[in-house]
Amino acid sequence: MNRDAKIYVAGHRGLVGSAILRKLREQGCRNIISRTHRELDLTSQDAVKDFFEKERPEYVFLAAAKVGGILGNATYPADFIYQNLAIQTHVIHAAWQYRVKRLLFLGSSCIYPRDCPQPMKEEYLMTGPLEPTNAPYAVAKIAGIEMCWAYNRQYGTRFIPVMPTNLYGIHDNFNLETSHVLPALIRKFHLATLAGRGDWEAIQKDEACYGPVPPDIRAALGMSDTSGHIPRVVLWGSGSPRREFLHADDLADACVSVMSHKDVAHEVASGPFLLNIGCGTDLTIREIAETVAHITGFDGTVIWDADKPDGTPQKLLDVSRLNALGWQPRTPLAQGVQEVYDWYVCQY
Ligand SMILES: NC(=O)C1=CN([C@@H]2O[C@H](COP(=O)(O)OP(=O)(O)OC[C@H]3O[C@@H](n4cnc5c(N)ncnc54)[C@H](OP(=O)(O)O)[C@@H]3O)[C@@H](O)[C@H]2O)C=CC1
Ligand SMILES: C[C@H]1O[C@H](OP(=O)(O)OP(=O)(O)OC[C@H]2O[C@@H](n3cnc4c(=O)[nH]c(N)nc43)[C@H](O)[C@@H]2O)[C@@H](O)[C@@H](O)C1=O
Repeated sequence: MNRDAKIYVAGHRGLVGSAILRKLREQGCRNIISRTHRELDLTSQDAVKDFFEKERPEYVFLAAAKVGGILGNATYPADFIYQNLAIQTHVIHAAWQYRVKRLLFLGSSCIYPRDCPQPMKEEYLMTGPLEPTNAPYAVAKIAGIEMCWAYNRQYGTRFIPVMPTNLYGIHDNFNLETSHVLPALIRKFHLATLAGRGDWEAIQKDEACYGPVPPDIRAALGMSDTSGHIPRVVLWGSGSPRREFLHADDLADACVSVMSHKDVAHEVASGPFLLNIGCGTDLTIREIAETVAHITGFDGTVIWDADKPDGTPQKLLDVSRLNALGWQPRTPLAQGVQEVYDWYVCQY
């Protein structure tokens, strides 16, 4: 992509979209267009067509989606399948209609079978049943992959599906009911440290910034009973599942690199292309919780709520295809989480 190429970043205010925007600007791209959800609802086909008709972007990073963690997916399955099918269908179709040179479609590691051999290779797609807690979302993503492949084959487009692992970073979703695990750990342990020193004013500022704390978590923190309550952190499931975590800035670097990579363009033109993007290592939820507790300074009690789902036991990506393209992540997990925490506490 040359610096004057017209680039559309869909979802530019989200965890991934904002990271891609920062990376493009860092590389000197000076013709980037974006629209907020309020300005352009991508579930409206007419609105998407009008936008492409008017703006005619050359490159598209499709990072807009209905996204959430295990409980969000299990609670709103219809929203996850409808909104993601609608967004991707309209944007991919318009990208073909208006001759976009390349589109990068963001899928997810949850497209692979629940009991997939680990690490998960791209060819393991659709070789077994999905994890039930996020099957609607995963089916939508799989449809997006197939749509990229179908348009590439029928129309000669260059639409590139990439599958990131679990991500974290600044501008993440910290809503404790819909977020992924890492932002939830950061917020829960931070709130517990504030409650431990009775800093209720700071907790009010946190809620003003990141939204209300759910009642069960308020009770565990002692926010409704300040009489000598020892704050506890309540986490979900057994803590035994394993997860791989990649910093969103590293993902953005990989996405921008893949978008311009000549070998990728050739492979995309030659047949069904799929690319895992991850760091190649994983750890248990219990281990990542210990890391976040240390970073936030929490040394109290952690309760594991067995009534909440564990989800997929493990979903470590095989990233040998990505590494063969010459890409490696840069951000060690503990350093990345520390940076996100330092950003988090500066927001209020
Ligand atoms: N976070 C993760 O761990 C992972 C994410 N991914 C994928 O990366 C992509 C980005 O995810 P992430 O950045 O985490 O998600 P976020 O929720 O942080 O960002 C999604 C963005 O899409 C926008 N959006 C949602 N619906 C619409 C709509 N109808 N019209 C216009 N804009 C809309 C949101 O705007 P608003 O908030 O205003 O609604 C938001 O800016 C997704 O495709 C996701 O599946 C893949 C693997 C892991
Ligand atoms: C990227 C991928 O990520 C999602 O799948 P997931 O990785 O299972 O989602 P998660 O990050 O919410 O949970 C990871 C693990 O962590 C445990 N866990 C403990 N305590 C909290 C907690 O407080 N919050 C959350 N969310 N999880 C917790 C939780 O029980 C689970 O065992 C897909 O929905 C889908 O969005 C997708 O694409």
